[in-house]
Amino acid sequence: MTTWSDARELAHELGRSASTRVMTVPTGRAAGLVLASDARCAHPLPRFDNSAMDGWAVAGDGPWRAGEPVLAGNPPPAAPLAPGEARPVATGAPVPPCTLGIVRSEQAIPSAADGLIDVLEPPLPGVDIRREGEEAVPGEVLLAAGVVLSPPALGLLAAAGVGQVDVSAPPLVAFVAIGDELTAPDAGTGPRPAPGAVPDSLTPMMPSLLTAFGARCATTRRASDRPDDVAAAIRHTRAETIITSGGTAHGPADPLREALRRLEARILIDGVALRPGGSVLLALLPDGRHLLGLPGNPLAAVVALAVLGWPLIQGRLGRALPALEPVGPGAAGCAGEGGHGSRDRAVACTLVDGVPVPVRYQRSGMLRGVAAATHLVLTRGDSAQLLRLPWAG
Ligand SMILES: Nc1nc2c(c(=O)[nH]1)N[C@H]1C(S)=C(S)[C@@H](COP(=O)(O)OP(=O)(O)OC[C@H]3O[C@@H](n4cnc5c(N)ncnc54)[C@H](O)[C@@H]3O)O[C@H]1N2
Ligand code: MOO
Repeated sequence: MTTWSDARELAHELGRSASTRVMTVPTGRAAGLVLASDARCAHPLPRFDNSAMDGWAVAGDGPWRAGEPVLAGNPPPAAPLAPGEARPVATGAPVPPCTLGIVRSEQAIPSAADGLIDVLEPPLPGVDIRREGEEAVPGEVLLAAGVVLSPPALGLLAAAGVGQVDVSAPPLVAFVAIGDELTAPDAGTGPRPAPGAVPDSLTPMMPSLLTAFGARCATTRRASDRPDDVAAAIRHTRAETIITSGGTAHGPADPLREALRRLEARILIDGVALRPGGSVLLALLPDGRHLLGLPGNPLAAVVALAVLGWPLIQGRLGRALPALEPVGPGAAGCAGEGGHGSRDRAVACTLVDGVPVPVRYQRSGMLRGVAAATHLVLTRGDSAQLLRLPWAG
């Protein structure tokens, strides 16, 4: 059976093999999106020499006589500052050519009588002047392709005159929850669910969970346990990636394999040596779309999403595999009942003083534990690695 680390890489490779859709968007609308090409500085940053302080721009040695003020927003003065001249400047105002430095407003007292300013401390050359291009020059790469655009990154691009950016369009995902027993998740507000019915707890988490991966949930629907119903639900969606849940086991009522056979899908991964989350399928449809079949047990589904779904989406976005961190010896409790020779485990944890501590309530069918968790510890034989859950902040 495929190991979780091989499965992770295979899912990532599959995502990478698909072409990325690139779209151009206004910089202010690009937060959280992945840059598709390097973003280069369009204008010098700053655009012109300007004052970092309120005060006087001075030239030569004192005494200095106060001249016309320069305010932020004024065009850069063309005339050089003459020795002995002191022009009042506001923070951000362009400084005239030949400015020696800035005398801060608290370092001098203007004299109304003779127009001179009484400087307590003369400036050092260049002090408090923000030089044109000192942060970046035109053409310089400010952000490399593949980065996720953070709020400060949007501000940086705006400052550098980059009004629009090329980003990878978030991959569209259609979700199909399979199971005769499932009822709408909001059934609690409607008629009483039939005895034996199970609220569909995966559909409500899917849009925000996929957003945390960098994808977008295009549609959600439920399908019965009939293979033709499952095949029709898969066939009818237009999304480039399809995620299903349930029906992955080899039981008599488990329809996913039969549906995939009817769709002539190629199964690339059929089960992963991991518990929970191992009852998972990764398949390629004849039209090139990808299908990830999650186990029905909700914790198992979340684990399979973190271990395979996230890399699949990251690959599609041209991004690296989600990082794994080594786990120190303090995480011994996460080895679970695994032990040598048995299946590797995924353990939902929180970090206490940097050490992963397993949460309670993490049987395969439960969500209570993972709802409070921030990380998964993934064991491989006697070693373990830490995966941060992307929605956990
Ligand atoms: N004889 C064996 N039985 C099972 C094995 C096994 O090895 N031998 N493995 C178990 C494990 S582990 C898992 S995981 C599941 C995987 O089975 P399926 O993917 O076919 O899942 P279902 O049978 O459809 O459902 C399992 C469980 O999850 C509930 N479920 C399903 N979908 C949802 C949903 N959207 N929201 C909430 N709950 C859901 C479903 O009602 C079942 O209770 O197989 C085990 N069995
Ligand atoms: O193998 Mo199931 O996918 O734990 O929990």
